[in-house]
Amino acid sequence: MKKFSIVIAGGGSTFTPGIVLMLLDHLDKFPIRKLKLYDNDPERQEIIAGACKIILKEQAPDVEFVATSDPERAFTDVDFVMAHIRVGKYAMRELDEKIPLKYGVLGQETCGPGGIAYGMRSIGGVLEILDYMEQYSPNAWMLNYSNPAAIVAEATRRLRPNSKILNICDMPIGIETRMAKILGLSSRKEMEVRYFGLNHFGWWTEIRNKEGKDLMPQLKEYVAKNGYAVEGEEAEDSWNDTFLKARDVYAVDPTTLPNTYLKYYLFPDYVVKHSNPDYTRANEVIDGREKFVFSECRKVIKNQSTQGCALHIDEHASYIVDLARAIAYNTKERMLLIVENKGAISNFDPTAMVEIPCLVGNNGPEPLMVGKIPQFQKGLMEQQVSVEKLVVEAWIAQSYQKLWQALTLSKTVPSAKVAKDILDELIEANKEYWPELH
Ligand SMILES: NC(=O)c1ccc[n+]([C@@H]2O[C@H](COP(=O)([O-])OP(=O)(O)OC[C@H]3O[C@@H](n4cnc5c(N)ncnc54)[C@H](O)[C@@H]3O)[C@@H](O)[C@H]2O)c1
Ligand SMILES: O=P(O)(O)OC[C@H]1O[C@H](O[C@H]2[C@H](O)[C@@H](O)[C@@H](O)O[C@@H]2CO)[C@H](O)[C@@H](O)[C@@H]1O
Ligand SMILES: [Mn+2]
Repeated sequence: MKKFSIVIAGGGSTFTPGIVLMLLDHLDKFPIRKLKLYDNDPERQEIIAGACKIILKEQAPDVEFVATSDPERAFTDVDFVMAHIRVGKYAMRELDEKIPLKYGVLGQETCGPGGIAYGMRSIGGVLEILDYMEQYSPNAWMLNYSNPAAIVAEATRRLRPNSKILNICDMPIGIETRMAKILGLSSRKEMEVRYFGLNHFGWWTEIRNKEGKDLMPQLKEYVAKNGYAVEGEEAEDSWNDTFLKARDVYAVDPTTLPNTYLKYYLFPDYVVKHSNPDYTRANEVIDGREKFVFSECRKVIKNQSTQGCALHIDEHASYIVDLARAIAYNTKERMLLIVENKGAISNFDPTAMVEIPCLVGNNGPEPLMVGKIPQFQKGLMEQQVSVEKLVVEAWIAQSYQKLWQALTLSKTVPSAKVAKDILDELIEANKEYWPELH
């Protein structure tokens, strides 16, 4: 059986140890001969890599391990690039969230002005990694979950149309896992779903079990009362609130079941009212996940052992193995991917990057037909996809005007004046990362 060589780009990510543990747990399904970590911040990566090295030594000593900041070393001889970079790291996420809040506009990692700012930083970073891959391992595939995935996907469609990149998001997977719990199923894989939208902006239209039984009525009854809040699945307060708020999002269109991210577009006033402008999600992550992961990694390095270490397998991330296997073994697994519409949603822009079910095989994704979507979703999606396209156009043309239009068009921003005020402050904050705008 062929064994694969993988590089994780963004090796210093808080998600890396969980993903490495997950990959090792799936070696029987997806054998690995070489695992590399690549990051452009060697000091940050060193701590994660130090722990991963010991994890591999204990669990899979035959797998060669490399951690590097040298692109040639990282991207030579790889079959898959798994990319989760965050250009600007949490320091910039914090500003993305806090600057709009000063103007009464919500501050969020991938939605509204914060998502636009993050997109303007991510495009260059993701293109750079894609180019390294094509230079050093031209047959490799990049599995990208770096955010904001919608903007990154549109940028690679425009600027690298022939590249072997697949953009995927774990939010539908997280929600489907909750749906399976609500239904008493042992796994989300017992459900067959129909879903359409943009990334972090979509709806389920059909959910059936493998025998074809319609599971939507039972789910809708639950979501109408509880959103996606599920006992035993409690997370941090901000996520619990998001899962519960899906109840109100659902009420706006009870013919479908919504992605949780729609709360930012349909209830922006509520989100602003419930935000603390001095302590946002970035602060929660810095004080929570980042502290936990880095202190556990330091412990592993100090003890030269994982004994007593609380890092755990990120089973939720096993969709990455499903995706790699689909490419490697032509499994034709049905997965939600962010792909060019090309008529799959028949009454929507054929050049839009949409999130829809695809069959994935060794030639990449084959999108399934969605057909005509209703006016409500179509209207919302046309506005949002225009925001995403304008951001990419602004990045390419280095255009202040287009970026101002993008912010103005976002459903989260009340006026062109507020858009301009926020934009001007974002430009100052992002000097190091954005192309210069004219
Ligand atoms: N698509 C999804 O559903 C999904 C789910 C979870 C997280 N994410 C994304 O995964 C990424 C990582 O999240 P995190 O919270 O662990 O962030 P993090 O800051 O802990 O890790 C990101 C790493 O990327 C590195 N990096 C930044 N720019 C780089 C570049 N140009 N080249 C190489 N490395 C670079 C940073 O140094 C950092 O170590 C983010 O983009 C996040 O939005 C996506
Ligand atoms: O605020 P963060 O950094 O914790 O999370 C932001 C990411 O949120 C989504 O991923 C979630 C997932 O959907 C949820 O169920 C849980 O398991 O955690 C994941 C990561 O925190 C979203 O899909 C990502 O794009 C966001 O980056
Ligand atoms: Mn996502």
